[in-house]
Amino acid sequence: MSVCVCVYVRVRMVSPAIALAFVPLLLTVLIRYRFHLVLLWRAVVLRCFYDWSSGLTREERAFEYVLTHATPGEPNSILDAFDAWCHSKEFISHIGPKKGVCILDRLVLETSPLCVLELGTHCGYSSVRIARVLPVGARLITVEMDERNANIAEKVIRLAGYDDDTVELRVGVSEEVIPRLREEMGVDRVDLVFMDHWKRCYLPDLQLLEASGLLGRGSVVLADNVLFPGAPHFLRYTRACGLYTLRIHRATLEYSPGIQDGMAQLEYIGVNVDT
Ligand SMILES: C[S@@+](CC[C@H](N)C(=O)[O-])C[C@H]1O[C@@H](n2cnc3c(N)ncnc32)[C@H](O)[C@@H]1O
Repeated sequence: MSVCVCVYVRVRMVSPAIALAFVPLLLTVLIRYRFHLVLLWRAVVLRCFYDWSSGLTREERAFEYVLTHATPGEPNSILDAFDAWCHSKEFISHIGPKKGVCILDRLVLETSPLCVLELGTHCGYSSVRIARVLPVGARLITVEMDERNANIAEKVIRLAGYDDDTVELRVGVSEEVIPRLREEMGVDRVDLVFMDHWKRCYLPDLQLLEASGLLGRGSVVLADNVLFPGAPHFLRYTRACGLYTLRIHRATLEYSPGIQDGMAQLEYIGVNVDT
């Protein structure tokens, strides 16, 4: 009994001191990761709440907003409506306006690609971004594995005014679609690949594109979010294999100004410089 009392007294004496010692640590973590916590709140907690209360998916809610705030046939107004929704309502991992204008739009304009492959369509935001700056006669093939997202993306792309000849949406997993591009869609070469699907697929899909012979000298691959959440295996491979020149564009995560991210721009040089 006396031992119990002694332990109880010690615990009572020590615990406030331990608790106090953790306060600075807790504050440091909260301050340092405040933007990540806001992201967690917007992308997970709010999303679950609105999914439950609206009975719609986040993408369907965003699309409803776009329908009531954008002008059909005007791609920029569709992008603006998505951006407004993502800034003020919920988080969606579209490429967003900053990386969109400074990196993606600029690269499409600079390279004038005749065939663009996008992996990860989601709601069609980046597809519309790309389509509006494509040269005349060029085509964009965009691949999405989630049928509900693809359904919305199809409507968004057509709402923006692009027909199937300009933007073709393929529903399927990238690793199954890529090997069929040549045979089923008559693609000989992809001039620009925009990778924005699951990060773990970046490296196998890049190697699949190499093996399928779809990358030619000068083909450009742009991969989003290579620093956050990050694609370390992909970056390691592209640095080591000698098949690409690599440039990292540093930027902040879409709709989250405090989180550092980056996009990798690769140019296929076609020969292994180590050999
Ligand atoms: C980050 S979102 C794409 C955002 C879009 N590029 C934009 O900026 O508007 C990723 C999308 O990729 C899709 N995805 C993930 N892995 C995929 C795969 N292996 N093949 C096809 N789609 C995939 C997901 O279903 C999701 O809709």
